[in-house]
Amino acid sequence: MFIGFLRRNWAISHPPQPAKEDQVLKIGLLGASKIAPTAVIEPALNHPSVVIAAVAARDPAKGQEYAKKHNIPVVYNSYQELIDEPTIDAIYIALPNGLHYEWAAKSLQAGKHVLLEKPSVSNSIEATALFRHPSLTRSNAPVIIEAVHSRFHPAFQTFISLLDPPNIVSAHSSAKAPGGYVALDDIRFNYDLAGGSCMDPGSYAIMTLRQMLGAEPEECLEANARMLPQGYDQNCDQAITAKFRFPNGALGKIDVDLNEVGGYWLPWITMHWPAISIPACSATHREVTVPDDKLAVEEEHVIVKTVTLLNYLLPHHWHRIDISEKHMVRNIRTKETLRTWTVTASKKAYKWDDPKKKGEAYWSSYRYQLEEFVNKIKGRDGSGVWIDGEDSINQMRMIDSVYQKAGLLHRPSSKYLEL
Ligand SMILES: NC(=O)C1=CN([C@@H]2O[C@H](COP(=O)(O)OP(=O)(O)OC[C@H]3O[C@@H](n4cnc5c(N)ncnc54)[C@H](OP(=O)(O)O)[C@@H]3O)[C@@H](O)[C@H]2O)C=CC1
Ligand SMILES: O=C1OC[C@@H](O)[C@H](O)[C@H]1O
Repeated sequence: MFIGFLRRNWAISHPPQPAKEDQVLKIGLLGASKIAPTAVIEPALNHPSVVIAAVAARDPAKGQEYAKKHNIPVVYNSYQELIDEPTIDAIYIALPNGLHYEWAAKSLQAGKHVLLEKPSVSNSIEATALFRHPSLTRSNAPVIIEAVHSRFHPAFQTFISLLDPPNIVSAHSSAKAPGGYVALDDIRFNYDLAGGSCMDPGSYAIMTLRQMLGAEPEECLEANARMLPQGYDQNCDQAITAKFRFPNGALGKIDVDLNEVGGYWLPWITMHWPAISIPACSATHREVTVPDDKLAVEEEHVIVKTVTLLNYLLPHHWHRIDISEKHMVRNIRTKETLRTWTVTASKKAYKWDDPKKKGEAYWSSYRYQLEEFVNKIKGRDGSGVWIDGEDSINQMRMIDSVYQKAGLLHRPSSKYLEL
């Protein structure tokens, strides 16, 4: 099992490199970003229909060095130059969140397809302007998608298929980065660049709640933020917890942190030590009464099902789906619990069960995402997983609602929006 884990993880970053097709899709990267190698450069090596054809970076020397390291043939010194290049078909945008709107809108105006990093934009005003952009309604409109990669992995879709959304009573999602992993002056902690914990791990936790419940929340009931320490951006949250009420009455909770510390023994010594926790999402269903011929008179047998996905964020490295059924035998009249036991089962899904859907155990969530992006552009059938613009607008509405409830400012809109 451990050998399988090592093999898969090696192959994720060293995938087979099939020959490229003739009508290859040429992707240009805006920014020599840290995430692009994982999110598109390595996945593209393994995709026969895609090449990374160019990168644009503000600093020419950085652009050249990045291009050399990743075998990217062309470097531009301005983002606009790359967007204007007629031979480029699609743009991958991994810029600070606050620049997403401007460069995605400019890419659409230039007729390019857009793979846009999460969170799509800074707030729901920008999301509405971008995903209802006039260029998206014309015939032959470009494709744009918010790159919430985890959603494309079979583990996440298998997890969702095990849920019965109308009968969920509570759902929880957490995502935390160990203290020190993100520097306190990183773009993620810069309010003007639309940073904040709810914009980063929060965007995953919020997406998973919306997916588990299969609905948008009616209200953010409560939200509490931990702000950056003195000396850093005082408009930026480093951690947030929030509660939501969904239309079926379910309570949804998120717990996100970009700087998690402590939680160990001897807290007075260990309180600043980085903490490591696995991103997890979990849904608990309404209890159901089941027939049981072993019951005495006045007894009932009920089951409460909870389904949990461990490591929903990067499931390709490792994940586990736990299905837990808590059984209770109770007195019908007094509701006193007489006996309880729990039955558990686990599942993994590195590939689709359906052989018609493409994928390999070594495909990362980013590789699965690239597959669907290309399928959509080329009009091919795919796995059926997609994130449309209205979905991304709703996602930003929910993020805005958290900031509002926490008494914080919405992330600022781009000046480009007002032009
Ligand atoms: N899907 C995923 O798993 C992940 C997604 N992300 C998302 O990707 C985006 C980029 O993240 P990441 O790659 O970590 O970021 P980086 O810190 O690598 O920054 C990305 C690029 O932003 C450009 N940039 C433009 N303006 C500024 C500015 N004012 N300050 C700093 N950088 C600037 C730089 O481009 P240049 O080269 O031109 O200087 C830089 O290369 C974010 O939206 C983030 O949420 C991030 C990590 C994981
Ligand atoms: O999107 C992301 O996913 C992985 C995290 O480590 C990173 O901070 C974030 O931006």
